Amino acid sequence: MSASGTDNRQANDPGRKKRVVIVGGGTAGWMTASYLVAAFGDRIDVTVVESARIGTVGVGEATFSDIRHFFEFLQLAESDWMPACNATYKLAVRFEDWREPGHHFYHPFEQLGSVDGFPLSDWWLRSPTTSRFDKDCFVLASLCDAGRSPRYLDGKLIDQGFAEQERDETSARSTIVEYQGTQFPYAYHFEAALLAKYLTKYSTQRGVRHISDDVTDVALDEDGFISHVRTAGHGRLDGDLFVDCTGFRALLLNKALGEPFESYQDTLPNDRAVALQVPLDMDREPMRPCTTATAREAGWIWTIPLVSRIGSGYVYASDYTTPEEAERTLRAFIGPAAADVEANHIKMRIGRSRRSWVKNCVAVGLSSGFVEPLESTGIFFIHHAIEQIVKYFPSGRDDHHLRNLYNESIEHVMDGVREFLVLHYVGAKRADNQYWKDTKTRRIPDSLAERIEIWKHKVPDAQTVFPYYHGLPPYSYNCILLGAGGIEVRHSPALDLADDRAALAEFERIRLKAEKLVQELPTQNQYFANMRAGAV
Ligand SMILES: Cc1cc2nc3c(=O)[nH]c(=O)nc-3n(C[C@H](O)[C@H](O)[C@H](O)COP(=O)(O)OP(=O)(O)OC[C@H]3O[C@@H](n4cnc5c(N)ncnc54)[C@H](O)[C@@H]3O)c2cc1C
Ligand SMILES: N[C@@H](Cc1c[nH]c2cc(Cl)ccc12)C(=O)O
Repeated sequence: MSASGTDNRQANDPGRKKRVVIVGGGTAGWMTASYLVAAFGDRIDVTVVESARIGTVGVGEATFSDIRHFFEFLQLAESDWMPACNATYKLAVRFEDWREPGHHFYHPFEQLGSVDGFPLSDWWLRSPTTSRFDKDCFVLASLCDAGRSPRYLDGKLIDQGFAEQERDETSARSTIVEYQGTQFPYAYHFEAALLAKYLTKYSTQRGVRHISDDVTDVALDEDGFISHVRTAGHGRLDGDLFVDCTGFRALLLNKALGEPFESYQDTLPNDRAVALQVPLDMDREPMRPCTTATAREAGWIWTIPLVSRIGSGYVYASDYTTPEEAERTLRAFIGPAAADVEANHIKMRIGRSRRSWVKNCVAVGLSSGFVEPLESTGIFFIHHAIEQIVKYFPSGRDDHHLRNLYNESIEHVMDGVREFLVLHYVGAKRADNQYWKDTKTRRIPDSLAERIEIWKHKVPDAQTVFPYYHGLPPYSYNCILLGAGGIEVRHSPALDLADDRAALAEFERIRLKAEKLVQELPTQNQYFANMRAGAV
């Protein structure tokens, strides 16, 4: 990489419009561009340069519910973007065969209630009304089993303690971190490539410059900051802040600036995926309103229903199976519907860059870090990162306090999610082959090992889960622990001395509410057929 003499005074000049150069036009590049333009309008200058030659990963189809803050920030309604992205609703992740063949449980977008200061999970361990923890404690588990939409045909949202507000252009916009504690009842599935296309239009209409070209060189100045990137056909692009959205290549952060990548592979061994896009006739086949993650010989298979097709893929560890065998496993799982579809084999880099923001380069998306998509965290990482870029947006080069705060928040999010994912494997009862046996003996993060010892005696709460913001609330840990079934968990001794009638009444209230909603709500298929007809 070459050095050039950019004038530092110019880079620090507060009067000049800041130039942000985003390299890469996948989900990360376009989400960043559109969010920055929504946040700062034309008070900054944003350019996206993306290669027409190098493709995007193009999977990334399931999200967190938090992504609604992203669309709200861009002032986009569901009816604007959902049809354009073949999007559907996701009420939960449905885990199949993690405990034993034929078993399933849900991790839903629904807060766990509490009675007399004890979470329902604790009460359920003391007085289980059925064998289904998830159905007893969450309304959404029944809605998933019955394939229901979370909205009525007229667009009204089910009442889950979340009041939707009318918004206009002057409404204050919400962000993820500030909204912890309120749980929106669903997330989305969508075609990532279509969302990138939609956001390209959104951004360029609002002044973002779009260059289709290859970045061939990254030039550093005498202080080690990036002065410009050189392109094959458009010469040099100068900037104040460079956003590395080049995917697993991490061309700017890891390659040009030499920031090391720290692998999580020792604790999360799945390092490959094979994906297939299966045609779906929405008028004939039911679409589950959830992502399904089915445990398999050397990993797990995702099933994501979209309006247009089903996205499916096998995430596996190359230490335990080959790409050919993995493709056979996936095809056998799907059946004849995928016979004519070509498979997409993907290598995954699991872990995170030591720091995601170094000097004037910040990496967003796969270049910053990635964990296997078991809980659909990729787009959440991007969304969270962009919110933090806005929050810690620098005034010049000397803002190392802001950079440090940014890096800390990214580290926490990724390390916390790693713990959560490892819990799925240590906590899975399944141990029927070497792959699943090894999940019980492999090294796990030390702090998680300590937490699991605590959770055996007291179900996870805010005091005992990973202590920094990482997107996942304590109830999510309860779902995995009680659902996957491999770790024996006891109820609080205090509950043996307590009257359980209020808890039993609460289970009954949930059962009745679920029964009523299943009767009243349309199926997800009916809802989207209606939306496509323009009725919502
Ligand atoms: C198997 C798998 C399944 C996943 N499933 C989910 C999921 O369900 N939910 C979820 O939230 N996330 C998921 N993810 C993560 C998600 O796919 C990514 O977070 C998301 O696609 C962002 O990718 P990206 O934009 O960082 O990189 P990419 O999609 O790889 O984009 C890289 C961009 O950089 C450009 N580029 C590269 N080099 C150059 C160069 N020299 N010059 C110019 N441009 C260049 C490319 O052209 C491209 O536009 C999944 C990931 C994988 C691997
Ligand atoms: N706050 C995040 C995290 C979250 C809460 N519940 C779930 C359930 C699933 Cl399946 C994933 C993620 C989450 C959010 O609400 O999106």
